[in-house]
Amino acid sequence: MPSLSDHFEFDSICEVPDSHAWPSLHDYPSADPLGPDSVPIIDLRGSCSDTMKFIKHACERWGVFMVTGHGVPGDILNQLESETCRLFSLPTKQKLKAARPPDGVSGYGLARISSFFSKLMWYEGFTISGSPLDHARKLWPHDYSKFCETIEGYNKEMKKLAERVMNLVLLSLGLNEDDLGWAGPVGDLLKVSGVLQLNSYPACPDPDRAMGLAAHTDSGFLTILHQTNTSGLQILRAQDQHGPARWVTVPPVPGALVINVGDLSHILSNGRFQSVLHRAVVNRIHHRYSMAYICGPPAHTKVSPLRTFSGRPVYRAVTWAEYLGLKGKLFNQALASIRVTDETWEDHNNASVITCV
Ligand SMILES: C=C1C[C@]23C[C@@]1(O)CC[C@H]2[C@@]12CCC[C@@](C)(C(=O)O1)[C@H]2[C@@H]3C(=O)O
Ligand SMILES: O=C(O)CCC(=O)C(=O)O
Ligand SMILES: [Fe+2]
Repeated sequence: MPSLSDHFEFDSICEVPDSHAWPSLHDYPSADPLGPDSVPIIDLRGSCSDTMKFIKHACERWGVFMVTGHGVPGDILNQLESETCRLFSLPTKQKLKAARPPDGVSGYGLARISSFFSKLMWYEGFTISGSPLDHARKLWPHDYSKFCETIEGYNKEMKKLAERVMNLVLLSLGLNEDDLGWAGPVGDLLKVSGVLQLNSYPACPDPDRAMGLAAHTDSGFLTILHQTNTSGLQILRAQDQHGPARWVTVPPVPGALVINVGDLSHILSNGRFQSVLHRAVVNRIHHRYSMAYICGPPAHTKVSPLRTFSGRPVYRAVTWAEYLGLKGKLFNQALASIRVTDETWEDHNNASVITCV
């Protein structure tokens, strides 16, 4: 299993070493970037009913969309970008002082999904769950407050935006305003909590052989991603007519944020909304950064297919904490592992364990 000791200073490398050389980056063809199929862009300043309709369409057909008019001030995005760059520019020795412990969530390290692959990724990450203070103190013993203030300010904006978009997602799934009242039965689905993931992809001498972040889905309800102006994010898009799936680039659009559907929204929508498989590729010239706010319900709230759907629930209820455990063990098979089959449906039904909210 790869570990941090296999890691090196990317800046000093002129050739992709065998440890980082991926055999097949071209498992699916890439879509023509100038083709007609491009990721939807939704302006959140539109009327609520239009916005809801566009979000529903994007979640069903794409699993990803971009938002403009989101209200997150540009200087908050710029500050996060510059603090992220400051963090990853520290010497490796310093960054390792804030290494993510083997059983922990927060800290600096390899891609968490590295253990499922034999090759390493052209990547470094820093995860922040809760207060950034302890880790920031280790990184900059005398100069940590700017980083902490930036992260706290950004998280506050993200939480606000995530709750707003989640509200629209739930309405688009057929819940009504009364259902969504804070004291209402599904109110917990709107009390989102989030984890901030800072991603760094150094420039790479041979981008066709290296992988930035391997294909995965995110586990939460939604991920709100801010990317710098170097492209790299790709989503796997099934073709309408039986052709092969294609990697579609989600280009950086100044001021827009990318929102992708995570596994918990896939469950909530009983499979109508697609948690989208995505990856990040690297660039020969530019160092790329991205910052992902992965939001979900409070760790112990049960998520199950909403009762607005007729027919049987396709997934059993899980908490985010339980689902993250499954994801850590089964990676891209986690969703399939909680599918209700004919047999388990009988068992669950007899025991009345399925709780559609
Ligand atoms: C809450 C979480 C979601 C995440 C695993 C984590 O515990 C913290 C990091 C998250 C992240 C970010 C990069 C992609 C991803 C698949 C990963 O390896 O770590 C996600 C995880 C996820 O959504 O499952
Ligand atoms: O860097 C990117 O564009 C993707 C990052 C990502 O998928 C993640 O943080 O979950
Ligand atoms: Fe992701």
